Amino acid sequence: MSVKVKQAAVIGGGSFGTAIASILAANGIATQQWMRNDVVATAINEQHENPQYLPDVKLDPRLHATTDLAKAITGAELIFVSVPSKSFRSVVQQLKPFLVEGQSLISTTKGIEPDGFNLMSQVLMDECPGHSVAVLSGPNLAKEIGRKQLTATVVASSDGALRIAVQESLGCEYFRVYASDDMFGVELSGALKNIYAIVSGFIAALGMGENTKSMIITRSLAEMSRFAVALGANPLTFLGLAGVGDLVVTCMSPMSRNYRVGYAIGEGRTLDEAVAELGEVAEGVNTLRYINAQSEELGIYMPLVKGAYAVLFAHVDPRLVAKELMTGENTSDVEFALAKSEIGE
Ligand SMILES: NC(=O)C1=CN([C@@H]2O[C@H](COP(=O)(O)OP(=O)(O)OC[C@H]3O[C@@H](n4cnc5c(N)ncnc54)[C@H](OP(=O)(O)O)[C@@H]3O)[C@@H](O)[C@H]2O)C=CC1
Ligand SMILES: O=C(CO)COP(=O)(O)O
Repeated sequence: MSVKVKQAAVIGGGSFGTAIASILAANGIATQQWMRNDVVATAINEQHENPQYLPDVKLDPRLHATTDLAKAITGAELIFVSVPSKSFRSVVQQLKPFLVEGQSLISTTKGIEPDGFNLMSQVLMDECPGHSVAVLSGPNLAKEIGRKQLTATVVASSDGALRIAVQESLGCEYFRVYASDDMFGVELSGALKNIYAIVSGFIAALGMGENTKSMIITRSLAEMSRFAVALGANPLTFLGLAGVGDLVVTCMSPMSRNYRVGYAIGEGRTLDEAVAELGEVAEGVNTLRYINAQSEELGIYMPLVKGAYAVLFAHVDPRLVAKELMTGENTSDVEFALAKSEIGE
């Protein structure tokens, strides 16, 4: 693969896909963004805006949107896949008939596939053997990238040439791309931090203080690193942008959709109401289900995950969970409430 990329595709018409597609186009790379919604595609092509997912952001006029998947992919050296994790495999299955040798795939999706506990890079490698794979993750609120706020991210891959190609294609005066070879750690931290953003949201809605928020973020970092290291990730990854960086931004900002879901639950909405009100993807909800199950199966101590699971899926009062987080015991009222709930085990 040549390092100077001339053509790229972004698969997905959501906020993050749109933000990076616009950067690629602004960097002079012929970029096709694929989406299934032709109204949004027309708005991108004619008004240079994505009114549904990234309103009030002027996109680069050279960005071209299409609903034709073959057209989007043909000739693209880099293909960024930016759809929610629950649709990821089916979208990759739709695109793979059009792939040719030498095209590389980069996931920007921060989630987990439940069957087999696969990360998105694993789905790409399964479905598209022979193609180089990378992931992009970091503290990257799409709306801020759209407004050209100074932002850094991480591209992780075992393919050094692909890392450089992504760095050169996306890097610009407001977007800096660092490189890592710990693809598993970078990707897993992007998925895990969404859970803790939900917790931070409900802590904030309950009016808890800044000390409490800091305690939650610090304990979240310890907990997510403990889990990831047990599965083989490099602990140092968690001290970087994709780890603590992304954890801090999503736990502190109401711009995070996961935080907003947690906040709505803290205000008394049900999970279904909170998700419906959001109208966009909050990956942390499903990730929480899978991580709770995995931590129990592997015997990894994750009290925040357990508490969040009790709040979201067993309707346990978040105040009760918060109280228990101060005792370090796992026996207790939350366990009891989980056991009593329909889904408690
Ligand atoms: N937004 C952000 O700040 C960031 C997001 N991410 C990650 O990027 C991933 C994508 O998120 P984001 O762009 O924000 O998501 P959004 O919720 O903004 O948009 C999701 C997009 O995926 C499309 N989509 C969903 N299912 C399918 C399908 N089966 N076939 C085709 N298209 C589909 C939707 O299309 P339709 O409208 O037609 O349903 C929509 O265009 C997530 O994993 C997220 O965690 C990463 C960094 C930052
Ligand atoms: O991953 C993100 C920022 O880095 C976006 O977080 P949300 O999906 O919670 O909006």
